[in-house]
Amino acid sequence: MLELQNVTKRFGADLVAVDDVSLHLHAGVVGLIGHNGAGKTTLMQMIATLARPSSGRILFDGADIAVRPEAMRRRLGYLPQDFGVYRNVSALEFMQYFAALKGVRDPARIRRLLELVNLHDQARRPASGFSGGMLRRLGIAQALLNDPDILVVDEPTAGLDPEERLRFRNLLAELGFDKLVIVSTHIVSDVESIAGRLAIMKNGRLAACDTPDAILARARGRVWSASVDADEYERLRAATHVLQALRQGEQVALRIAHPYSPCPGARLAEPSLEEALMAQRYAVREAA
Ligand SMILES: Nc1ncnc2c1ncn2[C@@H]1O[C@H](COP(=O)(O)OP(=O)(O)OP(=O)(O)O)[C@@H](O)[C@H]1O
Repeated sequence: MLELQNVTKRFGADLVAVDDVSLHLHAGVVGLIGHNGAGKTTLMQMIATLARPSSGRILFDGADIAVRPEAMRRRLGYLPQDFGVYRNVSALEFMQYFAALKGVRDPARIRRLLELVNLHDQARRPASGFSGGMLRRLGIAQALLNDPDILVVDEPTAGLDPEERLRFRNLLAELGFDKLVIVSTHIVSDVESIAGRLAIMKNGRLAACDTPDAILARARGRVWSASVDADEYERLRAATHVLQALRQGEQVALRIAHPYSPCPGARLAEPSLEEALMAQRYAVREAA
């Protein structure tokens, strides 16, 4: 469906924001994970035809989106990170405005989308009273007006409370049944339960692209738990990769990424996805 071939984006002579990324994506939720500045937004903007690769190609159903961007735009929904709503208009008016811009004439579609994002009861309220989560859901409804095949959502859960996060996550999971939904985040738990694949970006490069299960499988045997005293903790901090340290009285309960048992009494632990990604990062660094 969507294929990235050696996509690179440079800003000026020195900055490579996206560095030779190749990916092949189909329907389902893809989590694009990376720290601030990793290149997620730049990559999404290129997929959304808002920026052009400096080199490489992005193909949608085999056609280069740079050659006919309007064909891609017709099949795309995009919710940018800094999505804003005119606060004095209602959700309904906002949707009607964008429906007119996008040439969507069916008023029932607006109603259905407001129901899908659970804003139908609030449709006539001014958006000035909306919470961050409600605004984000309105953003998704807007992005779905043209019934896109690809939905690109940049950092959708930033600033949301846990309940809104969960609601938003479920909505994206539902949409991923028949669309390609690309969601960027730096919070692994936001996508770990819904993403069929995780694309990990680091310094503009694609560090890995795999299923959560495969990422977990690679980390098994490398994540340890141990309870140690303060001196041993200091030693381990210098000699291993400590993933987590919890003080418990005189002892420190540790989770450690290490290729073999890091200290006497250490036990192999089942990694969380976050730990697996960190363990993978360390393993790559050690191998380099
Ligand atoms: N228009 C631009 N001009 C110059 N540099 C840019 C531009 N857009 C992004 N960058 C740089 O490219 C790199 C990648 O930025 P990008 O916003 O894509 O990262 P990100 O992973 O989305 O980060 P965040 O989570 O903070 O949004 C950063 O070093 C950023 O400063």
